[in-house]
Amino acid sequence: MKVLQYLLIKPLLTVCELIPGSHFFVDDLTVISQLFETKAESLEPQGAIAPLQHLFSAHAELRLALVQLSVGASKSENLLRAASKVAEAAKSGAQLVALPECCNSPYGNTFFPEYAEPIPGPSTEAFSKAAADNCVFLVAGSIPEREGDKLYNTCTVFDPKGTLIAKYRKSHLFDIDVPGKITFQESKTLSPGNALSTFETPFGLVGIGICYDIRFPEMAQLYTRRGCRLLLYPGAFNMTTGPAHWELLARGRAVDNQLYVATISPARDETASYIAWGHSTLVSPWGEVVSKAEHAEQVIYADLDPQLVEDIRQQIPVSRQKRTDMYDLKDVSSL
Ligand SMILES: NC(=O)CCC(=O)C(=O)O
Repeated sequence: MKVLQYLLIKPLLTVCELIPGSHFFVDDLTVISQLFETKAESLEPQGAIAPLQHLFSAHAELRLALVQLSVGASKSENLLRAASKVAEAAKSGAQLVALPECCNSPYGNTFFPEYAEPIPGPSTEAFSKAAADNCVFLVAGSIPEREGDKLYNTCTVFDPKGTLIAKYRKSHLFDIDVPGKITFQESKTLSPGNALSTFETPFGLVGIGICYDIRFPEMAQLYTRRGCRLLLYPGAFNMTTGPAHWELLARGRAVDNQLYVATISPARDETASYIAWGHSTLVSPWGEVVSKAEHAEQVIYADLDPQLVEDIRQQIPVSRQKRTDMYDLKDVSSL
């Protein structure tokens, strides 16, 4: 019987792979599969259809914790503090814990070269241990990474065994000039990454961006086309753009793509040279703010429901309605 199921469903999946937005057919395929008294996931996910694994519906709810961490001048204290917050979140039932941008170092061009380290290195070893000790997926915010003579703003992700399962280098560097308010040029010290990065969880696929990346809707759309149900943006907006755009952008990306969006900021430190806005936030695929921190150190929680993502995508099927004859988005980044 399994061979028959496989023969019936495999061609459908192959066709789906060629159609943009095809992950919306996954539930249909799962239903077809269930008619044959099995689940789509049981069909050789590691075999011939492994490249399509992300198409299969995972229907597990996920408890997410966003750690709005106080980050100071001492790298070792930052790492210890992060580990204790991961433990606190795990004790409260979190299965996926996310830290903020620049979680082992103050944010700023003078700090990046001083705090930068290779990956793997001391910071990622501490993150790996925190993930394994607490048996959680850990999205370790970002750290300044050194590779050769280049520096990157890099996010690493660990599974509950502490294995590094994803690495993402910020693609859009924060270079802005708002006269009299804020001028910042990350490109003075950092180089941009050139690839998207996702990782699998029982809830579904998760995509990563870092801070300024959230301003680029095309990137979020590509993640959606790859099958993401959650986008995580460790970020450190500031006191000018934070109140104006932080929540607006998170809600925009969530509504555009009908998925959960989380932004994770460091806690505000009024004495720092760059003052972070705080307000780590989780937005639902309907565009509603589900949970939001103030500006002090705080861990916020939310339970994510994959069915809500699928329901909203069925109800308002914008992904299937795109006029790709009028416009299109090309995914040219490396996998
Ligand atoms: N660290 C960043 O990328 C800051 C981005 C930001 O503040 C913005 O307005 O965008």
